[in-house]
Amino acid sequence: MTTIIDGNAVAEEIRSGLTDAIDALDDAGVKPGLATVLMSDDPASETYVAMKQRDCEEVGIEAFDHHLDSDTPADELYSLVDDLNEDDDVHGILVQMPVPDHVDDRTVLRRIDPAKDVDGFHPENVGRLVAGDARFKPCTPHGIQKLLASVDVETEGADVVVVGRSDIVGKPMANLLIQKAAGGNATVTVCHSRTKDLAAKTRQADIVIAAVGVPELVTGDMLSEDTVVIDVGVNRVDADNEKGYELVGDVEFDSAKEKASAITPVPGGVGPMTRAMLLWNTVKAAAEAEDVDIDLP
Ligand SMILES: Nc1nc2c(c(=O)[nH]1)N[C@@H](CN(C=O)c1ccc(C(=O)N[C@@H](CCC(=O)O)C(=O)O)cc1)CN2
Repeated sequence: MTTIIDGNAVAEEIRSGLTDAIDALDDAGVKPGLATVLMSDDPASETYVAMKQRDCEEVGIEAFDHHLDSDTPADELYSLVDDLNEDDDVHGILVQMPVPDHVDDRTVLRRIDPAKDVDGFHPENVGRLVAGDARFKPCTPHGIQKLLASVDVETEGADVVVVGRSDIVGKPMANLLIQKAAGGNATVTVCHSRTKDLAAKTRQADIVIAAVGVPELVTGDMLSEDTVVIDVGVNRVDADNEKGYELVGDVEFDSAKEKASAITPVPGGVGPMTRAMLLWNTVKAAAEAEDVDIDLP
């Protein structure tokens, strides 16, 4: 019997677990604030940012919405970030990725105050994560750790194959998984577009994490029996329905489900956890900035 890992339910647990911390901040006269910066007209990015703002409102985080046209000069984005760094009501800053080609994403990320970098993408925070002293774990890998724990999947000693080497998911995921201190202690293989025989790698895995942005790349015949499958992909593919698209993961769900002991669906798997862990990081950022003691779920 395959367990379908319910990301919406685990995300809801995280959100309600944050209530005590948000109450403790409130008692200290602090309302956590998250500034979202969207410089794109990509419909998927617009959806994610709208969902993040709605999540904030639901749990009692102030959401500050900044939407720049995609042809805005890069300097305007940098000075907006500078202003947000100086704003005491803003504890977390999130610049939705990707940004347009004329903006250098590394420059933007370096510009964010590392103490407000709730994505964990600033080089200082990347360095701290790699050194085993993470300030903010990037939201998707952190969410995946919570999902695995929710179904009692141990990573200690497990063979984990991460498909994809992005800065947002693949690299930080692999780093957290190898670390003893971060609760990983796994043996990790990172695969990418130049990997010679992907199926040979995924077949030897206890856990496969697919984060490559290619619809249904990982199929059931690439898995061994009882693999735990985490699907990070949220790909919009054309469909003959009202929206004109449907969401498909990086894993071919039906065939993978036949092999997996546990699997995340798309939608309703990793995506909601990415959003929940953003709230978690924002509450942590607020507590640290305002020197308030809190317990995080
Ligand atoms: N600054 C950042 N940019 C981006 C990040 C990030 O962590 N920080 N991650 C990705 C994607 N992403 C975050 O913005 C994201 C992806 C998916 C979801 C989500 O809730 N998906 C739902 C379905 C949503 C839909 O209907 O389209 C699900 O899977 O159930 C949230 C956030 C890119 N950029």
